[in-house]
Amino acid sequence: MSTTVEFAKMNGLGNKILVVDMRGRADKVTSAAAVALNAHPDTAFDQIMAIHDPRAQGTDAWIDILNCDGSKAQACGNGTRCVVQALAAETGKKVFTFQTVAGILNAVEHDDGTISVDMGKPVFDWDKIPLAEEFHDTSRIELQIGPIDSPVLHSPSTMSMGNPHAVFWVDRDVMSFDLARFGPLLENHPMFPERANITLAQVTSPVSITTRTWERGAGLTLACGSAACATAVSAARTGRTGRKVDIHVASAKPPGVLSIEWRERDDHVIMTGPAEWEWSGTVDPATGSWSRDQAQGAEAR
Ligand SMILES: N[C@H](CCC[C@H](N)C(=O)O)C(=O)O
Repeated sequence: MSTTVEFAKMNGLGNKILVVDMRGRADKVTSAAAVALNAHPDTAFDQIMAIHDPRAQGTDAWIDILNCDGSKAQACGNGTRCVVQALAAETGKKVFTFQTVAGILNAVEHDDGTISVDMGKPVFDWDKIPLAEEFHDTSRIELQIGPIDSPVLHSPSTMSMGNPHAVFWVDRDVMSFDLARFGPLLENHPMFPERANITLAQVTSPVSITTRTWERGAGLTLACGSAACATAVSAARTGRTGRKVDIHVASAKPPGVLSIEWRERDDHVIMTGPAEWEWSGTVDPATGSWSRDQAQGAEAR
């Protein structure tokens, strides 16, 4: 087995993704490799999407997802779009079925280059999100930070989109909050035994919401696809919007939109948005030592 594999540096609305090709191998991208890759500015990332050989009939690949702190994630919407674009470019196929620890994901690349991913059904049970305490209604749980009589953030909607999310509804610009300060406190709050992705959401019309996310295991990122899904579902669930909304990701560079539909007929959440290839190289999945492909300017680490 060769010590190196191919990888691509990509992004989904600025969410930094490394797509690593582990097909034909039995080993995995290690946590140590993830941490080492994240330590260099060129390969610093939010998630690694490791493409493995399929494990179930009718699927195209098994996908392992790692956060930049080396922890595992069960879902990554932006990363899934990047995987689709990479495999579509390689194979000419347009329709894919992936398997992750959270289940099956169907995805399609459209003629305009945008990609839709069926992120599956949202989960609202308190013990499956999971929350530490029993809540009958997880769409508005008791949790607040800041002064007790005038909290800065309170009463989030919580759910799992494969991974745990808490969405705090705010009525002013999401960029005006000190999310770098509150994010780590909320991600690691005892209410969330498996930690949580933390999103600030401002509803701007019945069909649009502006968001900003502190990601579990990755911190402040430019965009988070599963959080956009969680926000859209939570907004519809609490009567703030309809089931089809545009999520304007305030921190995305350049600013961008994810269109989310929480489908009535089968309860599935469909996310549509772009993906972008930046450059390719090779990496040792055990250590994270990497080099950029020659044609794009030689560089090695
Ligand atoms: N960036 C990802 C989410 C990563 C989730 C991860 N931070 C976790 O749940 O641990 C997305 O586009 O959905």
